[in-house]
Amino acid sequence: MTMVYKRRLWTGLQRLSGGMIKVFPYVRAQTSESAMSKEQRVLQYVQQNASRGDPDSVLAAVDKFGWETEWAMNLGDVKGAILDRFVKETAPQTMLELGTYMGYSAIRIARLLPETAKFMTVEFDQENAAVAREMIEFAGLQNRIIQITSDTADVIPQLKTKYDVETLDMVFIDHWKDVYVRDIKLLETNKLLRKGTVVVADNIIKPGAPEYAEYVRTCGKYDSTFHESRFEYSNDDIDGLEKSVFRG
Ligand SMILES: C[S@@+](CC[C@H](N)C(=O)[O-])C[C@H]1O[C@@H](n2cnc3c(N)ncnc32)[C@H](O)[C@@H]1O
Ligand SMILES: [Mg+2]
Repeated sequence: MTMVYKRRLWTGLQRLSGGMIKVFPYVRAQTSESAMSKEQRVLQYVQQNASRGDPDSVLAAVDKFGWETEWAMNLGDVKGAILDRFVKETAPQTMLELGTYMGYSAIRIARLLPETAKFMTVEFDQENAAVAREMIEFAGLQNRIIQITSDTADVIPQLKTKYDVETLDMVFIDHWKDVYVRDIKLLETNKLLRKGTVVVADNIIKPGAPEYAEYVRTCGKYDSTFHESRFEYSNDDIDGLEKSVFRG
């Protein structure tokens, strides 16, 4: 396009816009600001406020953002302390997480695992997985977490063949609540649970996973206990974790 033609086109646009063109840079700045997703805003907050290579400072920054700025569906610090206890007690060598989101609980878990442990976390949303990758890398745990970007229903049947898993010592279930039952049954039928495998599930009360709670408490395959707590970043709403130990 020649310069003359470009200038004519620009003048024409200005006339057509009736002056709107003057505010164009402002409109563009607004658009690029708001084009950031919540998950990207959390990541940016972490990068600006936490210390690189320090997982605890990353968790603290994510939690501060969740309590003070914008709610997000992370496990959070209150239920997180309960999960920490379960992970320390179990000391798993092989662990699976269903639902990575932006990597908060994966970082919580990985920071407590022995260096030799194999820890896989599954997320099917590409954008969430990309944020988690940066969050995990910032925490310095990229060599301790195997991120799998796929649907859990496809990954679980491939764990033995593609990911060289014999059985799992521990599972953390925290993806969409209506597939908890489907996936624990998939873990069973694919023979990934052994006597003593600890399965912990989040959000039993809020948003709620009643069918799952009913299943693990009544099917006869688990010793299951409910651990009451509060919903993430809320002082009022009751929630809790279900810990179910496979009987084998
Ligand atoms: C509640 S968030 C996970 C929070 C995370 N565990 C934490 O506490 O930091 C649930 C995540 O599971 C993902 N998800 C839901 N169903 C899934 C499925 N069938 N396969 C893989 N990921 C799934 C969603 O995209 C979402 O990012
Ligand atoms: Mg949750």
